[in-house]
Parts: sequence; structure tokens; C-alpha cells
Amino acid sequence: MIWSDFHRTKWNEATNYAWKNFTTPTVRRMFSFLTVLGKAALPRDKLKELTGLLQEMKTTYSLAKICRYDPRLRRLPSGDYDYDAEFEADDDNQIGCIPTLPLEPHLTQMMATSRDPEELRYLWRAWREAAGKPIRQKYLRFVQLSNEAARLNGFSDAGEYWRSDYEIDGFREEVEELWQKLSPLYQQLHAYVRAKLVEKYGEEVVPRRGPIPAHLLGNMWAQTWTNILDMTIPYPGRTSVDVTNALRIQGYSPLAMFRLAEEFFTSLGLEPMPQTFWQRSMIQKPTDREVVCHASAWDFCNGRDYRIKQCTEVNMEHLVTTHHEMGHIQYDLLYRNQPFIFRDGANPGFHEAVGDVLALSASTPRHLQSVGLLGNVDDSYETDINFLFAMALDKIAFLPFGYLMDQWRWEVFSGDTSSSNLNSRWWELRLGVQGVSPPVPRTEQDFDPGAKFHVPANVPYVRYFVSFVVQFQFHAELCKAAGHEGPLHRCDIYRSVKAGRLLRNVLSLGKSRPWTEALSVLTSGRTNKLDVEPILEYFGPLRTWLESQNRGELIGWRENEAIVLQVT
Ligand SMILES: O=C(CCC(O)(O)[C@H](Cc1ccccc1)NC(=O)c1ccccc1)N[C@@H](Cc1c[nH]c2ccccc12)C(=O)O
Ligand SMILES: [Zn+2]
Repeated sequence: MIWSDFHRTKWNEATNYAWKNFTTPTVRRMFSFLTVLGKAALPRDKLKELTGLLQEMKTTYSLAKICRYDPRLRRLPSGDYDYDAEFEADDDNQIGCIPTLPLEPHLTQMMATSRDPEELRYLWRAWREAAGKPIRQKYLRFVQLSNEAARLNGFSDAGEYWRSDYEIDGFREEVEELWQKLSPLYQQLHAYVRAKLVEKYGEEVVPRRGPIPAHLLGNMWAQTWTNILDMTIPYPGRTSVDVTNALRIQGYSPLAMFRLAEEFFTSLGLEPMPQTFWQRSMIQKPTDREVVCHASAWDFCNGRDYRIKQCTEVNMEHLVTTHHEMGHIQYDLLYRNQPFIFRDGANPGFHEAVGDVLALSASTPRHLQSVGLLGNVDDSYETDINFLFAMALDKIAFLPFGYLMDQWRWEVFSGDTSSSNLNSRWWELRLGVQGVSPPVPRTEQDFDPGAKFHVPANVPYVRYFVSFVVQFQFHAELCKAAGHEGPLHRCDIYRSVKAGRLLRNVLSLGKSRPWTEALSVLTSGRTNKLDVEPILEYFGPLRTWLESQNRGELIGWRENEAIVLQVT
């Protein structure tokens, strides 16, 4: 009995009842979820086509590899690097190469550490040729079938189906409003980082008053900028919270990183990882087979079997990711006694926030010092600013990307964006919202969104934007419960059983109550809405510092200075 038959049977039973008139709220809530069949509403042949396309796109992404950058072999007479030689390898592959470099760990590492704009430009383009371009047509067909399934479930398109997970009318407007309140702080960070990159690479590479070329920000998608902390840190030579070296010098293994994260959860009185977790998780990239390396956490729905799949590298970024993934498992464990239909996050953003909330405490200089990963930490203003800046390269830099990914996809699902402007609309958003530009000209033959995991894998993305806002609401309330006094960014809830109890009370609800009620529980009735005040409070000192540093700089970017699109 394949899943969709099971689902269909349950669905048929559920729709036979006049459940909307039921008086018990919880039973009505159960039926409201049970009667949404999802993709299983498609006729069998179309369901088969849809799952086939999804598998093919995920395989393309996971197996994509590129050649090593080799400046010698492909110089044009002008001295420029001849990218096309790469992709015009003649039949006996003389000037071409054998693509051997996968995204993880190789390209991720190179994008993080290379300071050669030509190499970065090559890596940026070659990845999109290998991962994004090949799935453009498949994605368009996939969108058609996804919309058909959504309509069979009573939604206007797949985007409305996705947004229904947040259970409030006007969710789209809510997200837009949150972004409007956050973008001034982002623009301050963008202006400061751009000025530093101009210093490093010169104005020919980085326009002083324009968008930042996307290949220079330390990440394949320019979504987090922590890997260029070395070039941008406000007070070099003072305490820096990048403990990657300490992790390596102290011989940390991936397993030790997982144990360290688990101990933070248990210090709050929360659940340890079950035995099977340690036996069955895949925490390192295997050497004998190809796997999907993008991190994920799995609940096998039997109250016992929970696993993480992650190609862990020993560095600070992966220490944060480990907390993130373990946060998913912790949530799974806390709602395991709920009826099956309620075993889910109150909304998808809550699920993404759990691990990050603990990582906000675990990343503080004082906490890193207490676990021996940081030497003497002074309480100086400079150390504070260095720490807040490092956190902003992760949390503030991410906001526009977390916002624009599904703005683009919602427009594709609704038909506002079609095959004629698929890529150009992506770059309009990347330029207008994020202030980044492509390092090489883009055309409608390219499909750059397809080079980001969540598009071929069809994983919604606004959940991360919601998480990055709500995790600071959680942090503020848990710090209050822990009796913290002083600036929010210095709070460390480690070992606070009171904070743990509050978090347990909120997360154990699962999806049994609307997330607005879960927020009321978290804030003792103070609010039931997403609120940017806590994240703005947390970064308050940094904002003041940035505004003073940016005096005289253009805040924002002039759209006409970008090589936006040579659409052929
Ligand atoms: O994709 C992830 C982490 C992977 C995940 O844990 O969110 C994973 C994605 C996934 C979903 C479905 C199938 C395969 C992978 N989500 C989960 O594993 C998951 C588990 C339980 C419930 C919901 C999601 N992070 C995003 C956003 C992000 C960037 N930097 C970060 C730092 C901290 C937290 C998030 C991010 C990214 O990498 O672009
Ligand atoms: Zn996640």
C-alpha cells in the first residue's frame, strides 16, 4: 500500500464527515489537516511524473561537480580568463577537464577561503553551469504539476498551499512588513562590508556605490558572510569568536561536536539524543558512495528512531549547523507524545529556530571561553562589537536572501514570473533586495536559483526568514526566564533549567495549537505575533557603531551600476 493510497483512504474517510461543524476545537483541527491530501491528490501518472522530476533534480544537484580552476590553460589574448574553454571541451577533452570537485566540502571551502577574484568568479560560474542550468526545463514542468496538485487541494497555486502552513491570512504582507523594518540595518552592514571589500579588491572589482559582486562574500550564494570576517572585522587583533582553529587544535571530531551540542540541550533539562541516534546517524561524508550532503534531520515516527545526516567538517560554521540540526531532533522528541497529525512544528519557522536559539548562547565569547574554545575574553567595548559584527555576518546578512528566495518562487507558482523572465526576475530581486550582482553576465539560458539546494529539492525557504526573526523572540524570553540582566547579546542560558522548562512547554505543543498561541505561551501572553524588536535590540549597539563608521558612505546601492542582465 503506497503512501498516497494510505493517505487517500484516510482522506476519503475524513471528507465524509461534516467536520467543519464539529464543536471540539482539537478534533476540528485534526480534520482540517487530514483533509489536505497534498501531491497525492494528483492522478497516479502525474504523481509519478512529479516525483520523477523531483528525484532527477535532486540527483543533478547532489552529483554536480566542476573542474579545478587553472588560470594557465585558459587565457584569452586579452589576458582574461576564457570561461568558455571550460564548457567547450572538445570531444577528446584536450582543453577541457574531468570535473572532480563537488560542492561539499571542496567548493564550499574554496568560496570561503579563496581571495582571488578570478578563481572565485570561475567557481561561481562553473557551479551554476553544472547545477542550475541543467534543470531549468525540469523545474518549469515541476511547477506546472505542483500547481495542479495545489488546485486539487483547493488552493490557487503551490505558493498559497505553502503559505497555508502559517495559518494566518496576509502572511505574505506580514513577511513584507518584517523585511521593511529590518532592511535599514541590513543596508548599514552592506555599506560597511562593501567599503572593506573595496579596500581589499579595489574599485574595478567592487563598485564603491553599487551592489556587491556575489562571488566575494565567502559563500556560494552570498547568503551568509561569516567567511569574510577576517577581512571585515571591526577591531582586528582583539578577541574574535571564530573558534575554528581551536576546534582543530584541540582535535575535535564531528562526534565530539555533536556531543558538545547535546550537552547544551541536556544542561537545560531537555532531552538527550536517543541511543539509535548515535548508532544510525550519518555525521560524516562517506568515502565509498555519493550521498546528499545538505544537512537534514529525520524523525522515523516511531518514538525511537531519530537521525541526522550531515557531512560535518570541523569548523565554527558546522558547529552552529550541528546545533541547528539537533534542534530539529529536540523538537521531534518533545512532541513525540502528540497525536501523529500534530507531530510537527507550530509553523515551519519554529522548527528552524530551535537549534539556533541555543546556538545564540553557545556562540557568546563567555560561553566559548567556559568550554575552553576561547582564551581570555575581556569585557571591552571592542570585543562586544567584534562579536556582534560576527553574528551580524550570519544573521543580518542572511535576512534578504531568506526573504527573496520564496518571493521569487511564489511569483513563479502564481505565474507572475514565467519562463521568459525566470532568471532575470531572480537577479532583479538579488539586486533590489540584497544589493548583490552577478560576477559574469547572466542570460535566460541560465537558471541560477536552481543552483541552491532548496529549489531542486523543493524545500520552502521563508521558514528561515521567519526563524531568524522568531529565534530572537525566543532568546529574549528564555534569557528573561534564566534571570539574565544586561545586554541581550551577552545572554547565555546554559544550564538554566527555568529557561529549559519554558522552552519545553512551548515546543511540546507541536502543531496541536496555532503558533500564535505558542508565542503567547512563550511570552506569558505579552504577544502572539512575529516581532522584530528583539533582533533589533540584540544588534542595537552594532547599529550605532555601523552608522558612525558609515558616515560619508552611500547607504544602499544605485541599481544602474550593476551588470544586471545582458539577456541575449
Ligand atoms: O538548509 C538549511 C539547513 C538544513 C535543514 O535543517 O533546514 C533541513 C533542510 C531539508 C528539508 C527537507 C529535506 C532535506 C533537507 N531541514 C530539516 O532537516 C528539517 C527537519 C525537520 C523538520 C523540518 C526540516 N539551512 C538553510 C538556511 C541557513 C543558512 N545558514 C544557516 C545557519 C543556521 C540555520 C539555518 C541556516 C541553508 O543552508 O540555506
Ligand atoms: Zn533546518
